Order: sequence, then C-alpha cells, then structure tokens
Amino acid sequence: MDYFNYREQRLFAEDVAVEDIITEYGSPCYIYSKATLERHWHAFDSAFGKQAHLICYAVKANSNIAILNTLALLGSGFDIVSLGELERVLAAQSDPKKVVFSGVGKREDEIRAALKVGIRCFNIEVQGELDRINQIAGELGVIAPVSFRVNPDVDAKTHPYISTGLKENKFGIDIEGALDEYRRAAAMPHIEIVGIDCHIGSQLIETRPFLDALERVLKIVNALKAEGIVLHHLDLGGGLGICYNDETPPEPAEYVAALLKGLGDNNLEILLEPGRAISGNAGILVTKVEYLKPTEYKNFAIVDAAMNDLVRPSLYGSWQAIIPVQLGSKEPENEWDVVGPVCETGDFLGKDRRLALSQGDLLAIRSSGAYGFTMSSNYNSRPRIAEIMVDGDRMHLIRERESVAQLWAGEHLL
Ligand SMILES: Cc1ncc(COP(=O)(O)O)c(C=O)c1O
Ligand SMILES: N[C@@H](CCCC[NH3+])C(=O)O
Repeated sequence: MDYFNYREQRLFAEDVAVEDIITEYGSPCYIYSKATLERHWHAFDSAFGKQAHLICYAVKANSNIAILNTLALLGSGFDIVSLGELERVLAAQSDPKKVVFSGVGKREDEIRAALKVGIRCFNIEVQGELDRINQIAGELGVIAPVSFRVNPDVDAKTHPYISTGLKENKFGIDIEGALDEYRRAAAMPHIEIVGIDCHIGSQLIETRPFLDALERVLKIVNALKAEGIVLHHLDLGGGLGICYNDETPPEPAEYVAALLKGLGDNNLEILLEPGRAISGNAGILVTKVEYLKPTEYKNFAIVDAAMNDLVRPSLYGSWQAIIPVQLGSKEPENEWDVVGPVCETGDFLGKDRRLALSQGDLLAIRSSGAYGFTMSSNYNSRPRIAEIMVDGDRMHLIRERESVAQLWAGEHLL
C-alpha cells in the first residue's frame, strides 16, 4: 500500500504522495489503500476455487463504512459483534444474509435487531444465549438460524490477550458440552441449526493450530451427523496473522489450501472471518514530530498521534514499523522513542527506533489498518482523527476529524 518514490524522495500511498494527503487533511490521520484491501479480500476468496465458501470480514478490525462498502461490493460477508457493527454493515449496503453475529454477551435488543433484518446466523457462545434467541424468535414469529462457537482448547501461540480458543478463555461453548447444546437446540421450536464455528485467536503465524482446531470441530460435525443433525456450514473464524516486522505467516492461498485438505470430503460450506489479514497492511497512521527531546537517558520524539489513536504498542507491547515520509534528512540517525502527548508513561508508538529526525517531520506507522482506528479513544479529551482512502491517484476523506465540540456533545450539567 505504501512505497518510497525514490525520484521524489517521498512516501506514496498508491499514486498519491503522503505529504500531499497531510497538506490537504492535516496530521495525524489514517490512510488506507482501496486496491490493497480488495487484493487481500480476493486472495482469500479466490483461494477456495469451486469449494462453497463465504468470506465474512471481521468488522472489528476496521469498521469504517467506506471500507465495509468496498468489501460489500466485492460480495463479502461480515462477522459482527454488536448492534453498532450491524448498523455499520447495513449502512455500508451489505446483504444481511451474509452477516454472522459472534460475541459472548449479545443483549436482547441486539438479538431482536439481528432477527428483524434476517442475518445469516448467530454464533452462540453461552448456553443462556440459545434460550434467549429461541424466546425472542418466538416473540417475533421467526426461526433463528444458529451455529455454536465451540472452544476447541487449542493453543494459538499468540499474545495471551488475543488468544481465544483455550479452556481458560471466556469464548465459545466448551467442546465437551457442545453435543448437548446441539441436542437442546434441535428440540427448540424457533431455532434452526445451520452450522458450527470456532475462532482460536488473532495474529496466528502458523497453520498448525488452525488444523488442530479444524480436526476437533470435525469430530463434532461427524458426531452430530450420526445423530441426524446435519450442518450446512463450518466457520473457522479469523486469526491469520500478518507481517509487522519479520513474521512469516502463510499466505491466504497456502492457509486455505491446508484447511481444505484438513476438511477432506466433508460437504460443508466454509466460512472464514479474517479481519487483520484483510485490512492490517492496507493502512498506515501518519503523524508529525512536534518536538524532539534528547535527554541524558533517552531521546524522545514527541509526535501528534498517541496511544488514544493507536493503542496496540501500549496495550500488547506490539511492534509496528515507523518510517519517515520524506527521505534525505540532513540530520544524523539516532535512537528515538516515538511517544505521544498523552499523560501516561505507556504512551508510546515505538521504542528505540533508528531515525534521522527534525521537528515537523512526518512519520508513517505501518500496518495500522486493523485494530488502529477501531480501538482509538478520546482519552485526554483528544478528538478522533480523520481517515482517508486512496483510490489510485485520488484521495477521499472517509471520516472527518472529530471536532472538540463533538467531544462533549451529549454531556449535560447537573
Ligand atoms: C469471533 C472473531 N472472528 C474474527 C476475528 C478476526 O480476527 P483477525 O483480525 O485476527 O482475523 C476475531 C478477532 O480476533 C474474532 O473474535
Ligand atoms: N485487538 C487485537 C486483536 C484482537 C482481535 C479481536 N478478537 C490486536 O490489535 O491485535
């Protein structure tokens, strides 16, 4: 999505110089590439060949409506986890019949809204959710399509905060209890069983854990078949990792080929819920150096973006590449901690980065298209920043920078 144009000595996003985007819309901002998003989605979709499948992009990774609309126009489905995400996919003109609803804490109003628009299915994660869905479907006079998200107790070998398929994690129905839940569902009047689901974690860089999970899930599929409960689809969740630094995750084609091999001759439609692998490397966060603060112990480059704009480094200690937007600095290279203005010692975007910096320079934090803007906050009363989509040589403002007035709209004095 981004590359250096060495003749111009500047970073480009597709055919537009990043500097020009900042001149137009100001710093900091998120910049996304439409072509990269589309290419990543197609990489998953085309890997399936003739096998029946649906790519349900995980909205939580990047829920900008223009991004959802770009994917909806390709025919994408969506994995949502809240009413807010449902509203977004509908606003993006996607087909509700391609929406799967995951999440451990679905409220009554969320279930009602999803039933009214006719989503593809609920991924049930708690016993009580089945009863709640059955009851609400009965009240509405509809049949609710459901799938159970089982927890296969597989180690995803990723950061503990984003590992979701272990027994100690809150997600999914314990795999041992799954058969009983399916039997219970089969006896309910307002429920139609359509599938099975699992999602074992995020930023996985090996195929093995996915295959282990698939094997365990297939055992349930076969046990159900023996009881006459025939499933239509198997949803293997998202989780395929991307390269932030030197990771070498499998390409979507390789990953899908391994899954199809593991699936054998099962006649199931396959659903996937990739988020990061589609939008992560389709976005950068651009920020300006406000001040340079060399000290006896550390050199700090204080930039105008902060942990409220991109929390991954502070929250997980994750590493994302930080590169200059203009090449050819006359300054010597030095080691810098790239930090924001927020009043937290944990407010950093990168540590010990070798960069040649001057005040006013622009920096790009790469791989920021997933879990960047969507995890941003207003901490320190900082307005959320703008999002720009580049399409070839055109730039589009797809979300305006929040104003300070918008920040406290809705608050009242006593
Ligand atoms: C249920 C579910 N599906 C899909 C995803 C998307 O994961 P990723 O962005 O790693 O592909 C997540 C997040 O981990 C999730 O919780
Ligand atoms: N927010 C995490 C991923 C969590 C995925 C959601 N289940 C990250 O930035 O890596």
